[in-house]
Amino acid sequence: MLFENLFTTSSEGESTSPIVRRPRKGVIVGAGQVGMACAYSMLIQNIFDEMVIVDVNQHKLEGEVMDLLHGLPFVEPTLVRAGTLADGEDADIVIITAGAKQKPGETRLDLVNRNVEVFKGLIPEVVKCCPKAVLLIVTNPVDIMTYVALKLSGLPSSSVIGSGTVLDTARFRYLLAQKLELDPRSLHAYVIGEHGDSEVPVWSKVNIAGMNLLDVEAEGKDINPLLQDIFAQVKNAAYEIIQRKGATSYAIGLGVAQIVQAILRNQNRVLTVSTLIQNIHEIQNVCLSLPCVVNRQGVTRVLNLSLTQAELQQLQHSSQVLQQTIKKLKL
Ligand SMILES: NC(=O)C1=CN([C@@H]2O[C@H](COP(=O)(O)OP(=O)(O)OC[C@H]3O[C@@H](n4cnc5c(N)ncnc54)[C@H](O)[C@@H]3O)[C@@H](O)[C@H]2O)C=CC1
Ligand SMILES: CC(=O)C(=O)O
Repeated sequence: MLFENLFTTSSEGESTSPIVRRPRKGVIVGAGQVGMACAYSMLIQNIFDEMVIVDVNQHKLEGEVMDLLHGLPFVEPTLVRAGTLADGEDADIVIITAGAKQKPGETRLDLVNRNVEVFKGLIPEVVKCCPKAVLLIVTNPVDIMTYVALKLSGLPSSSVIGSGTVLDTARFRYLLAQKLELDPRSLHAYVIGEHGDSEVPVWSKVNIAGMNLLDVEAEGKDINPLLQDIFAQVKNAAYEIIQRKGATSYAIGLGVAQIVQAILRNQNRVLTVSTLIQNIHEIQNVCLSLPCVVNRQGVTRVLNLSLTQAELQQLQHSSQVLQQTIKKLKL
């Protein structure tokens, strides 16, 4: 050891392990805007003991990791390193953000062929190198990529989940809460279905302290235009942000951190992640978002959300949009 005269090491001290429990370890694949926003939010919340970040662009990866490492004196300790999938052997979670992103005007579904090609090379390697990990897919179109990852990995559906409409749900709660001058954490609302243009706002379940928003008398005013405007802002948020700054990153980074905490800490937290749906609302064999219970196994339970007839039809339409895309895939 360098400068060993600085320290006196007792013989007992040398044999004592500093961490008695198994370290919590995560791998982030893709050191782009989203991958690094995930890494940053998880670093400042000390979610992992060890975080390995992987990218095909080694030069950029090194720069990103150096930048993060220089913040370590300001946060609780996390071992952060630029690595490869081979460093993920004992990882608990692999977060996949690798692949193409939307250019202004492109939809998420427009990315499908490019990102399926990326996943064909990537997912078998992830499974080989990180056999114990839950896979958390963020790459768009996230519902299709979750389905593709499930098929390519051969893992049980509980272990392959997508960030789904966690971000849209957050946008919905934020915008509604802002209108009502409330903390968004005190307002409960869900966006379900595709993380994309066919997503569905569950207006019938928006509630504050158990009071259903739509049951509360709106002083004789027609609130429909207001509600439509709020949902339009949710649905178009990514387009608006991409048009202005080229990508979205901070909110998804914070959302991913919440999903990861729910998994690592076995929280049984209800989140609108994307999961394989079989026989729910007459929907079969597609990944999309419904409120799910997220814990150490990933997702093993989906809530039986009661919907209005109109909401059910919109959800079934959203599932058909995804199914049509899946049918065209060459896996
Ligand atoms: N699910 C969601 O709510 C959201 C999803 N996204 C999606 O996340 C993805 C990433 O977006 P950004 O980070 O902004 O893109 P970016 O272009 O900044 O980063 C993508 C990174 O992936 C890397 N990469 C490509 N192939 C790879 C491979 N085989 N192995 C390792 N790394 C690889 C690239 O080198 C690049 O650094 C996009 O598909 C985007 O649409 C973005 C925001 C929200
Ligand atoms: C890009 C994207 O999927 C989003 O911000 O919602």
